[in-house]
Amino acid sequence: MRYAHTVEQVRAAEGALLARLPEGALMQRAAAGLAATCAGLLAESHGRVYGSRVVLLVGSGDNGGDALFAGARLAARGARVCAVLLAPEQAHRAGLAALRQAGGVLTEDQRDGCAEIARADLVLDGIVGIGGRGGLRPGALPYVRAAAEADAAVVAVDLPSGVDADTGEVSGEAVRAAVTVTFGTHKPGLLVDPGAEHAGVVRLVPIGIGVPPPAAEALQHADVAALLPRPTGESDKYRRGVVGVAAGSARYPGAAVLAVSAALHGGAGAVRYVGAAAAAVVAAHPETLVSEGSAQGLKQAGRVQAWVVGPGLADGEDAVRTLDQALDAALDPDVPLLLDADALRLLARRGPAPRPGLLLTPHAGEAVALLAGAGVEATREQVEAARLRYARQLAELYGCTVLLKGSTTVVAGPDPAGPVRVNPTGTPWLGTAGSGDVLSGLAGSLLAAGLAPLDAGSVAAYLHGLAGRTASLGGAAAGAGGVPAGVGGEGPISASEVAAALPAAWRSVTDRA
Ligand SMILES: NC(=O)C1=CN([C@@H]2O[C@H](COP(=O)(O)OP(=O)(O)OC[C@H]3O[C@@H](n4cnc5c(N)ncnc54)[C@H](O)[C@@H]3O)[C@@H](O)[C@H]2O)[C@@H](O)CC1
Ligand SMILES: Nc1ncnc2c1ncn2[C@@H]1O[C@H](COP(=O)(O)OP(=O)(O)O)[C@@H](O)[C@H]1O
Ligand SMILES: [K+]
Repeated sequence: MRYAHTVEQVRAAEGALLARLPEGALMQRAAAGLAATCAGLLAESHGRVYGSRVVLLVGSGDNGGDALFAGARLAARGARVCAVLLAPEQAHRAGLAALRQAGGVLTEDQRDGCAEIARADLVLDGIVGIGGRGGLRPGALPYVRAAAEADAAVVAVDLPSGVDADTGEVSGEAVRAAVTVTFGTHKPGLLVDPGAEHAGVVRLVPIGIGVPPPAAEALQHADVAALLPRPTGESDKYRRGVVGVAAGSARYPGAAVLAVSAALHGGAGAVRYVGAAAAAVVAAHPETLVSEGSAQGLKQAGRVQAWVVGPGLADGEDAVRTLDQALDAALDPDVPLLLDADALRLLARRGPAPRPGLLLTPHAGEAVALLAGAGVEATREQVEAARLRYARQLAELYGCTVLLKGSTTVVAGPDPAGPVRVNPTGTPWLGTAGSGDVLSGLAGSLLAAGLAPLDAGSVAAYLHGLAGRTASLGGAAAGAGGVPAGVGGEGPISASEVAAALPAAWRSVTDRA
């Protein structure tokens, strides 16, 4: 698991350690790790550290201090290091002295600074770290823009300046880094877009701080492998779980086919289908159980261990009746229920209907409708800019688990003290019609197999992201989580291909565990 902590948590943890250590010791640990990463990058790009050109962007706080001490270490190895001081009066005194002593130079002149950046091999962003508030200030913008235009690799110290450490929000412009070297623990803003997209590859330098339970966490291959259901000698299709899918309509039969397809690949022993697209479902997936009398609804469908309700239901009378049945207390409240797509729009019209085992899987547009249904106004853009906050708020308002889809998918449980799961896998190519139907079928299958809603949602998002990458790479199994999206070799995919790639994604996780 990759854990992330808020600024408040980091400050408290650092405070405890600072009191025990000699002055400056913590910063030296941070600077040593930072310099080691920079040296590695310089060796790759320049062949060696000696003679390479390094520019430090130095703000007024300890983040600038880290950059200066790391710069001093690189200068001691022969790099030509220039520190650009954004707030010369407040720059870290000891850090400045160390850099000067190691042969580094300083400038406060904007033109000089930008010219240095233009010919640098490496730029270190030490403008602000966890002490940053609001967006970048105007004085920093020329340097940040020069760094974006230069060939230099940009390394963010602790986090890219301009990214909110707790939420990943970016107001205005922010540094775009190739690598972020973060200290002690991850910060939630490094895991979730738009912050994650600015952070590039994130490397964690342990500095020995002890941390409380995390505010956010991201599953890794081993966590997913441990959560995936595995049949045993005693398993049969009923013990492995039956997932019920109530989806599709005369207008949208394909949504039912896709949800069923993913449910069949999600670990449950059998899939029962209820709805108007039975013919299309059975034609595509003859193994689906379409039980007698299913036209009358969910209650007559026979035993299921989890329901998936909503994809392609449209918003006619049938859809309303289906949601009524799904929410009906007489439907076993011990059976988990996943609501997606049209069911979410219908739920929003009624407002919160808390129920045990409820998992909602909105995209940002559906999240806006759900928020409105609970009396909270927000725009799609606001939700996309602050996913962690809105996922938590929805989970609290609706008293259930909420999986908010998008460029970073996040899953929040109903306990506001619990961590939000942030999904590290995926590709922008997943933004294709029907891909959400695949996700909900898969998550429903994992619910039926016995996973708790938070686990089912986050494991489904993880596999869905891997399957999307695998399909997008033309079938080659995608790498581990955290791979930045949009890397070479990817191409367009259809939702059916994502569903077809699920077994390969599953195997890539269990093979490596
Ligand atoms: N506290 C510790 O024990 C450690 C801290 N470390 C480093 O220290 C950093 C935190 O240092 P600080 O608390 O000094 O805070 P920062 O260095 O993040 O920034 C604080 C300073 O930036 C100014 N500032 C705030 N928002 C700004 C903005 N938008 N634009 C420009 N300036 C802005 C503030 O006025 C303040 O002077 C961490 O991110 C990390 O890099 C590391 O050395 C590890 C140990
Ligand atoms: N830019 C992106 N990067 C990564 N994943 C994305 C991106 N855009 C969309 N997705 C994923 O694609 C899926 C789209 O689901 P959804 O919006 O419900 O589409 P549909 O309703 O057509 O099925 C979600 O799993 C979402 O997380
Ligand atoms: K920074």
